Amino acid sequence: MSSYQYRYVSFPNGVCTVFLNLQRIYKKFCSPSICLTTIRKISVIQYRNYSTGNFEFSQPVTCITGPNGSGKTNLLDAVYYLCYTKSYFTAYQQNVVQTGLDGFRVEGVFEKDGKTETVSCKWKQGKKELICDGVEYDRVAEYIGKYAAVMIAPDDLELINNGGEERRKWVDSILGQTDKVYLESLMQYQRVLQQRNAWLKQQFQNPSTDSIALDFYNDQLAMHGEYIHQKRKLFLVEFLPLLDAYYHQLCGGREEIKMIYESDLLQKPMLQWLKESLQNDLRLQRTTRGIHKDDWAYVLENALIRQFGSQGQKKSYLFALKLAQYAYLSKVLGHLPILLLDDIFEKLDQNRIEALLRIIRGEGFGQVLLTDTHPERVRAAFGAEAAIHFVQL
Ligand SMILES: Nc1ncnc2c1ncn2[C@@H]1O[C@H](COP(=O)(O)OP(=O)(O)OP(=O)(O)O)[C@@H](O)[C@H]1O
Repeated sequence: MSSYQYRYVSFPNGVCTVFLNLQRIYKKFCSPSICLTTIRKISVIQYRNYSTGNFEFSQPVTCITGPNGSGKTNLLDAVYYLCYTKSYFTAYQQNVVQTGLDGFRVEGVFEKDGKTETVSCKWKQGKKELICDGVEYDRVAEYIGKYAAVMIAPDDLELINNGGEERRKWVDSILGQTDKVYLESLMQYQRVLQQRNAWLKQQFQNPSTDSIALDFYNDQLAMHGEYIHQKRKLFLVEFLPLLDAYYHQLCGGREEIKMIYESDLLQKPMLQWLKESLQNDLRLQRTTRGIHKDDWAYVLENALIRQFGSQGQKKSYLFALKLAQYAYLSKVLGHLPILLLDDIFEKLDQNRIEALLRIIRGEGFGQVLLTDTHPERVRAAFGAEAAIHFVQL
């Protein structure tokens, strides 16, 4: 695989310059017309540990507190669910249904651009029903992008430590909500990829000389693959300055950050790969080349952070990725997403918490929902005068 990289050298005058730089980037990326998205209320029925529950969020910052296992994370997940009609933590809808039951319902009231909308989502025995202000959405893809949320949760370090699939899913989740053609292309690509793989398996058992189906699969994969590839390249151009600025604002260091896009398609076109790798694909009974193998290397000071980064550097990198995701979505969607922070006070040291709070309470950030077992810790971190709404479970 070859790599495609954008490089940003850290700023010579330290944190102060970084902050000014962030403001410059913010002004460049975020037009004054960006509006706020807030969730005002949510009610859940048979959602994870909740039989029923009704919650209101009255301030820009809401802290959900309660003992371990009381449902703090589940409540954040329900907010995320309403934005994307899926859980942040599991791909299986059945897992969020309260144990022993066969369905759940989540309903929320959002406010965006001075307008209030009620969204309800019901899932029962494999069937989902999504209604937004009285209009039923048959296709979730049409709803995605309406309300955005960015979650930062303890297990997110998987985005750095795990394999490429994790990073592909993450980039796809960003581009899928900002570009409907991307989402459509991705779904088509995945569908045709499965068909081509099934064809390869069949050929292995029962070879034939008919190549009509293969030509069709190759053309489709090439068409969608090239589009996805171009979009992933462009994404990095806009994303990397944000990542760089947030990383340095969070940890105050001067390290050089790189995020390197690794893709087969940087070497040759998708169609050429598919033709040239056919013998190998037949032998392995799967498509070995294409954008479904793309990855991004997170690099700090010329070393892969996954292998050589300290725990602190990984956490800073992760938070910077998420904050950059937030800023990118704000710019492209034209509204500020809801920021969901799960258990961050347990995971970050004092300096990073202070830096994070400075960022999320500054220009360019909207409603924040966070969880913590200790309300007094949150109060101390935000300061006595901060308007925080505490939801006690
Ligand atoms: N589908 C489900 N049905 C019933 N209970 C569930 C389901 N999924 C999760 N739970 C339970 O919900 C409870 C609350 O989980 P949650 O992670 O929200 O707690 P929390 O308050 O965030 O805890 P912590 O402070 O430890 O992070 C857990 O005991 C978990 O077992």
